[in-house]
Amino acid sequence: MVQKKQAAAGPDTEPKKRRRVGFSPADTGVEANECINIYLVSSKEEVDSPDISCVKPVDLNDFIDGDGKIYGYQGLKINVWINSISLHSYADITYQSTTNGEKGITDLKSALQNIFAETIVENKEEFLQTFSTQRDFIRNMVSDGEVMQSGATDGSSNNAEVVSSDLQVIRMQIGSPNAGLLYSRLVPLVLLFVDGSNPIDVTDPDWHLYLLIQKKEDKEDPLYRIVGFTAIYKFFRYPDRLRMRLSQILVLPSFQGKGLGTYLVEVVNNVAVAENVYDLTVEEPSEKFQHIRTCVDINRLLAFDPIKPAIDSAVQTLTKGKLSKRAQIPRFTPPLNAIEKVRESLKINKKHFLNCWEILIYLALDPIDKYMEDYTSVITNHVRSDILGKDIETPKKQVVDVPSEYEPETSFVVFKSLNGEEGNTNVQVDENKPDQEQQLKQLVDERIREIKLVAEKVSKISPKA
Ligand SMILES: CC(=O)SCCNC(=O)CCNC(=O)[C@H](O)C(C)(C)COP(=O)(O)OP(=O)(O)OC[C@H]1O[C@@H](n2cnc3c(N)ncnc32)[C@H](O)[C@@H]1OP(=O)(O)O
Repeated sequence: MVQKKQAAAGPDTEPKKRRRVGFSPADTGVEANECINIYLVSSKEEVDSPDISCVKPVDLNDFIDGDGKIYGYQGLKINVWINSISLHSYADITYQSTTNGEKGITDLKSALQNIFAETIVENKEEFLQTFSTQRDFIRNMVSDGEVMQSGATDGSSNNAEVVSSDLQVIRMQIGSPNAGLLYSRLVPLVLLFVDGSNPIDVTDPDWHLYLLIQKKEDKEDPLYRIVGFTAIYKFFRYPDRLRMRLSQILVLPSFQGKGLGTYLVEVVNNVAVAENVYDLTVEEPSEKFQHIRTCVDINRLLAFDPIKPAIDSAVQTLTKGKLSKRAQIPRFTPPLNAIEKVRESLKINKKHFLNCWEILIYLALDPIDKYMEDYTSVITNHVRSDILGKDIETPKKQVVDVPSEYEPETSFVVFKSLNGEEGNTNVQVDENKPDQEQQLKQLVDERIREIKLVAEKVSKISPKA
């Protein structure tokens, strides 16, 4: 796995005479992000092939103990190959020399094990063999899983670029035979590509994996490969319902942007509806995932007739007069019965529905340019009350910056209020007002940008929207 290479000596690199000094220069280390390249490959021919480009992980520095740097090597280069069929990996490590300086020599083996654990294979030949010996790993692992979807969904897999007839979504309860082993091989991918994620607890049977499998006809037996997956937690809601929480979702880098994330979300939505859970929520969605999820849900909401009268009524109020001139702008939230119907029928929870509601109104305003000023006042109103709402809900403790001769970041006091009035501090301190207005405007601009992005996307997919 480790090879020591001589420094390349070309015509321009004629060895120059160097003055010998009694000490070596300080070792500043090299960032893991700079010296490690990751490649996802599905055949042994792809290993070392110049045609295969490396994929971009979240942040490799996080996996190196200390400051994220590797010390003690000159000319270090680590190429990690991940077999996307068997999920084994192999690290090809090369460097010119090592120096045992002040920071020592980083133990590369244990650093790589922090990420790849037991999936890493020491010997290259052995790794190359996994393409044939473990060819049916995924097929064997999912053989007792439950097929939740085969081929296209009823929804908008009009998006998917990969032929949907090759796709299957298979569900496995984490406690079932094979699911734990399969997930343990997926963990390196989770760590590498899902920002801020932690492995799920494979001893908790309430976790389910939804595996997005591509089944390719190949010689006599089809070849199964994982192109994505999501981990969903099913938990109890008093008195007699279950809720689903999507906690991790990954589409492998080379398959991203082809509609597969959308496809997986559609399948999970269908399961939530079919199993009549209380609702489906998402744990800390990334901005990109939130966008995809919102696009999917807007399409579902546009086709959901029971909320149409409520949208029409909100649009009527908004288009009646100059809202932005009014002293008090009404809050454009959906009626409670609409919130309830959407949760019960589509399994969309209230918080996410409120986000979608703003977009539904935007889409219904025609022509939007005529009403944009009023619409922006509505969004400003929502953003402002979101901020105030959050402040009011915070515990009765707050951190206040105080003038100090010390480091500004370390100078603050925490005080506890007895009556909880601190919630409004942000809006009461007049000195900060211009600053607050500026921040509010930024948040509103950001929100309008998100709304427009979803609206454009949805209109492109279903131009009638
Ligand atoms: C709870 C959590 O886990 S949050 C963390 C989410 N996970 C991650 O961030 C891990 C890394 N990222 C990923 O795994 C994936 O990118 C996901 C899961 C976020 C999304 O999956 P993808 O398959 O890439 O999404 P999908 O292809 O459906 O949509 C992404 C974009 O591709 C576009 N797209 C969809 N189909 C096509 C197509 N046929 N051709 C070109 N582009 C397409 C979509 O329009 C969308 O673009 P948009 O952002 O402009 O709307």
